[in-house]
Amino acid sequence: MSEAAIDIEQLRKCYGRFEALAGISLMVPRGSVFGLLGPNGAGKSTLVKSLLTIVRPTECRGSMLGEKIGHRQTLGKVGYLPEHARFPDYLTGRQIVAYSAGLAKVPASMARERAERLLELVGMKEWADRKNGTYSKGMRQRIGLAQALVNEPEIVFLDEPTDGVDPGGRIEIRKIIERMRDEGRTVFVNSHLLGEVEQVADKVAIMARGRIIEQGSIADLTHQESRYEVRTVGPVPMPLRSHFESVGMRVAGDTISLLADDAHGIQPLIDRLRREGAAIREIREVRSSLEEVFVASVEAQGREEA
Ligand SMILES: Nc1ncnc2c1ncn2[C@@H]1O[C@H](COP(=O)(O)OP(=O)(O)OP(=O)(O)O)[C@@H](O)[C@H]1O
Repeated sequence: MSEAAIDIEQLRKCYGRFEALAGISLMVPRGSVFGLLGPNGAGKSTLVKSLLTIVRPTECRGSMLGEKIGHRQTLGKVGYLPEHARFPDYLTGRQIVAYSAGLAKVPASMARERAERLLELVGMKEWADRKNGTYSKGMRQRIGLAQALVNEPEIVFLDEPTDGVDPGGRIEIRKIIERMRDEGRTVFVNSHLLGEVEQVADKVAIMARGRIIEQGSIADLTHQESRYEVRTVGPVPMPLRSHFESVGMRVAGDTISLLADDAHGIQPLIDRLRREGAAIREIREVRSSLEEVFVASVEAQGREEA
């Protein structure tokens, strides 16, 4: 069995002359939570819709669950919560999930039990007989999640699952995503909420203007440019301070900050400090947040294209 739930090499989607996806390569490991991040209009929804053949890709090389993209039986193993999903206001939550089970061809003998289990999972059992029209946005999203899971999918795509959901609801949705991963499912989450993705995703890709500009584990991405802070006992003496600044370090009082690939990169600084008799009080690695990596990557790509 392939280790990749999704493995695409060259995915393009053009709307007329506009290239919404400009040759995407992406690998999503099975059983992982994958976060696709990007500013508005980056192409996240178009990417998901192309994988699900809701829009027809202009060019597509790659596979999902070991089969070619668009393979019908494979699409039956996929769940999907679209962005801004809307269900009829006159149906109750239970009816929406039951109706979705029918569409997914879940045998009638199993549908009722499955709907109950999913309503329980998303915390909507208590409100399951109230009409959708009376639900808050967060409750609608939970019903949307339940319908996305009704066919017990191997991969589930969630497009902005926490959009409009309050902080408490977001935490609950995060827990549901973690549960899905614990059950062995692959979860593909589109989001522009970086902090949230940072907390749940095993791997992320950052997308801008139809291209993937970064991809890897959160640790890889946030580690790429580690900043180190070295603090001395008392302020850094003047001749040393000028020297450090002349080689691109920042010095403020007793703190020297520098960028380095890893801890080896800070050894010359430590050697120099000790040679000059300065006592070191603290050394710490200050990792970039995913948000800092995101902003820097998107800006860098913008400059490249300008
Ligand atoms: N049917 C369409 N016809 C023409 N252009 C489209 C169509 N659908 C999307 N686009 C364009 O493709 C680009 C990517 O849109 P997409 O909805 O995939 O972005 P997104 O990253 O999901 O953004 P958001 O976070 O705002 O939902 C945008 O410039 C959008 O205007």
